[in-house]
Amino acid sequence: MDGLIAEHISKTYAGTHGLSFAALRDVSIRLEPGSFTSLVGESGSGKSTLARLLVGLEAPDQGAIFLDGEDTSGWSTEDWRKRRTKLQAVFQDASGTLNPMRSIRSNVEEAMVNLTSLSKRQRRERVGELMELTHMEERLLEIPARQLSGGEQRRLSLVRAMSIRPKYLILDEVLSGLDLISADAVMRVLEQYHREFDCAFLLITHDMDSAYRLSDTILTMQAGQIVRVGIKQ
Ligand SMILES: Nc1ncnc2c1ncn2[C@@H]1O[C@H](COP(=O)(O)OP(=O)(O)OP(=O)(O)O)[C@@H](O)[C@H]1O
Repeated sequence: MDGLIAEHISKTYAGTHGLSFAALRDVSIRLEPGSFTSLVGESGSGKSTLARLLVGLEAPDQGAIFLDGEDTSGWSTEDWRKRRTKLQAVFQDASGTLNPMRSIRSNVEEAMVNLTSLSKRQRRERVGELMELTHMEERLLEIPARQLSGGEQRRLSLVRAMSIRPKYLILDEVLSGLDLISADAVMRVLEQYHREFDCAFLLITHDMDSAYRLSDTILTMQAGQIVRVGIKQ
């Protein structure tokens, strides 16, 4: 069955003094193709942990994750890499996805060369469109990632992820730290992208206004569990 689905997943980390800490406890979530889900909840409730598990950066201790019907249990980094054409993520700390020494253009170009079959001209056009959509000047593309602010890096990571036209896009706090105009521009991009390309989003945010504005479903996490499911009528 299509969708990005987690079934009864749990994740425990080793803590100090020999204590262990359950970051996720028996969490189930289903991202249907074309849906828009927001994940909210207090700091430390497990939102980023869930995002990392859903994109294969870490494995659950228990439970299973299915991507379009495929059981991801036991997948290698290479197995996940092959699915990056349909599953992309942007994390708050963009340095995990961008090579800091290389220009943004080369970062985006590398992803598109590896994960799409676009020609050079088509790649240039797509990047140009996305920069315009996100209200960013093209000159930023030529600057090494490390010289950009955290907010710029995050928006450019979003451009990189969207340039692949994934079917599932997981966004961890991409709006935080942006001024109101930039945050609004990013939200409009997400709305437009969602409408045009039928991409399923999981947006992790502390901002309830953007969660209400963008999503059809809002999941609230508390202490490693999903405690509330809100569905827009
Ligand atoms: N690699 C790790 N090792 C040990 N503990 C971890 C690790 N990753 C996360 N945790 C712990 O798991 C809990 C959940 O963290 P997580 O980052 O998922 O929360 P969050 O809801 O995303 O928080 P925030 O909104 O502040 O980003 C926290 O208590 C955190 O300290």
